[in-house]
Formats: sequence, C-alpha cells, structure tokens
Amino acid sequence: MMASDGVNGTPGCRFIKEETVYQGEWLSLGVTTYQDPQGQHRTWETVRRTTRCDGYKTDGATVVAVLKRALHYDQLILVQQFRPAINAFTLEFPAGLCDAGESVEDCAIRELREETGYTGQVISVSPTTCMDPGLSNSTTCLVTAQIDGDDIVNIRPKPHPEEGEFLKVLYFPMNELLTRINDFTKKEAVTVDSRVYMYAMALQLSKGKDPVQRSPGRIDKK
Ligand SMILES: Nc1nc(=O)[nH]c2c1ncn2[C@H]1C[C@H](O)[C@@H](COP(=O)(O)OP(=O)(O)O)O1
Repeated sequence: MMASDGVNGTPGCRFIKEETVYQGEWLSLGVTTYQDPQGQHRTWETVRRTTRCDGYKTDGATVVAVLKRALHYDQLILVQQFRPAINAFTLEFPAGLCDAGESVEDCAIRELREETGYTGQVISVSPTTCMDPGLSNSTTCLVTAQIDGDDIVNIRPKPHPEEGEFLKVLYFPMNELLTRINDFTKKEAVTVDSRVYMYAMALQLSKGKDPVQRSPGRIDKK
C-alpha cells in the first residue's frame, strides 16, 4: 500500500513538497509539506542524506556478520565507534553507505572489510528498512553474512577505516549475546545501537528467555 492510500477506505496522507532549509556536504535539513487525511496541509522537519545514489531507495548496508571457526563458539562481529553526533562511543553492526553503482551486497562486503578486516559471504538481504523515520528518510538493508574464520584471508584481519572513522572491532558470543552486551555496557561507556540491542533481544526471546534488564520507571541520566 502506498503512503497516499487510505486505510479502511479513509483518505490517506500524501507528500506535497520539500523546501531545503540547510544543505551540508553530508546532510540536508528540509521542511516537508504533506497533506493529512482530512486534506489539511501540515509540515514536518526532515533530515536527508545528500549521499543517496540516484535511483537508490537505500542509503547503505548494515552487516550482521557471524564469525565461524572450527572448535569455537560462533561470534557476532560488532564495532565500537566514536559518533560525534551523540558525543559518545557506540556499539554497532559494521555498516556504511552505498557507492554509486554498488549493490547492497557489495556495499556490505566492502564495509565489513573496511571496518573489520574480515572477508565475509552474504547469506541474506532484507528489504529496505527505515532507521529513524520521525527524524530522517535514512534507510538501510540488513545483510547477514558469514565469515569463515579458518580461511587464510581471515586469520589476521586488518581494518582499513575511512578518514575520520575511529573503530574498534569487538567479538560477542552468539549463544549469550544479550547478557554479554548488558555486561559490556556496565563496564564501558557505550551507547548500543538499537538494531544491535533488538537483535540480541530477539535471539534471547527465540530461546524462550525474557530479555528484561533494567527496572521499570528508571530514568537514564547522563
Ligand atoms: N552525518 C555525517 N556528517 C559528516 O560530517 N560526515 C559524514 C556523515 N555521514 C557520513 N559521513 C562521512 C564520514 C566518513 O568519511 C564516511 C563514513 O561513512 P560510511 O562508513 O559509509 O557510513 P557510517 O559508518 O554509517 O558513518 O561518511
């Protein structure tokens, strides 16, 4: 169903226009005018990436990469990264933006290699998913990948981060992912990307375990 379609026969919403308020090198801030179901025009403040390639629906790829080695537990590869926008270190999946002409699969494999040094093999690719739709039109595809840790190319992985990227590669056992991420956040001042945390919660739930960590009503202060 398109955004302009109604639900159960009611009129829907539709995009009217976009006015750019600020145009930077990487991002733009615009005011989006849309029509609500009653026909009234409303506005929304919208962040867009300037880097999305022509004809692409997806800005980039997010790589859920599992390192597999003989006689070792499977490990999820995550990156700890300084993110200036939140003035904090984050725990994220390796990820990055698509180059022009690059498929999402190729983007995933390239970003995995740049950020972690590992050469992986794509297992699956999600549809385009949105990242923070109340803020921006930013989108990503979730690409699952396997890394053969016994392959010679993966014995001593050497990351090649881009200029301005400051990353540390971290390994979390898949069989106790949520517990280990929770433990990590208690020791290190990191903010966990919600995709990572949701993935860990879903794994926990799939084992029939409850992913509760914090007490209800608590406020996370700075
Ligand atoms: N919002 C951004 N502001 C910047 O000043 N620079 C940015 C933004 N987004 C991306 N970039 C630049 C910085 C690096 O050179 C590359 C990294 O992008 P990529 O690795 O593809 O994506 P992320 O890992 O998600 O940052 O882009």
